Amino acid sequence: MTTSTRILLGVNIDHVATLRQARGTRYPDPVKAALDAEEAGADGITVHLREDRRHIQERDVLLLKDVLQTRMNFEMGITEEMMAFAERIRPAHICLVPETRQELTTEGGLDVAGQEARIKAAVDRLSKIGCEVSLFIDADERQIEASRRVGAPAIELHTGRYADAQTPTEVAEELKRVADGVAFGLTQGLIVNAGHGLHYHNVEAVAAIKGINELNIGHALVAHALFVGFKSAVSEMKALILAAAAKA
Ligand SMILES: CC(=O)[C@@H](O)[C@H](O)COP(=O)(O)O
Ligand SMILES: NCC(=O)COP(=O)(O)O
Repeated sequence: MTTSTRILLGVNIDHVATLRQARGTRYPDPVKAALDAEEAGADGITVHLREDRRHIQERDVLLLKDVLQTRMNFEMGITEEMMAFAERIRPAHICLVPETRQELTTEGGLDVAGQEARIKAAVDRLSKIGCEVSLFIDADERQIEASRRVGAPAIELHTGRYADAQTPTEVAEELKRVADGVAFGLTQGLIVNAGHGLHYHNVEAVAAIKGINELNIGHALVAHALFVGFKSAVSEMKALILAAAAKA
């Protein structure tokens, strides 16, 4: 089991594209946001090419593939269309996520335990082209064990329930669930990432969990960037995360 004291920040730029798609303009360009994020200390750039194309477009992914200095974490649902696109662009990292057309955002983790054969086939296919595959799952031992069984080297624990928790008791319970998931994931030999719904007021407790490799954060960063600019939003978030991890 390895535990690292270094924690990485993956910047999700989906919602820069949301603003662009709202009016069908050419701006704001998520590619510019990605380059600014890298300059401000992002360790990687995350994009989710949704089946309904509500934010990120193929054009964004293709341009990012050419210009990123760090690495792309490409989030996708398991469909033949996405598998073929991933094989074409070969991102460094791929995170397989559940997707439903009507959802406001990704509402739960992938049910790996319930569809092992299908997910194993996707992991095998994407690993063959050199991508490091992670599975976006709830912090649940059954799903974590299944993720190991299907051969994924990494998981990303869904922190949405922690982010949505209302009372201090609920927050503590959900945080413990994530921390237990991280510890269990490490015992399974997995790289453990986390993300969803993290913001400037709830990120420190998660960053303080020992053994997390990377936090993926998007919506809150884009929102804060409206007021302070993208580079400042990223560097503030990175400083918070590194300070919390160093204190833990
Ligand atoms: C998988 C995940 O948690 C995020 O990438 C999320 O998909 C962000 O985009 P949406 O807000 O479209 O869900
Ligand atoms: N995988 C989670 C992610 O990339 C960012 O989610 P959010 O911060 O936009 O909720």
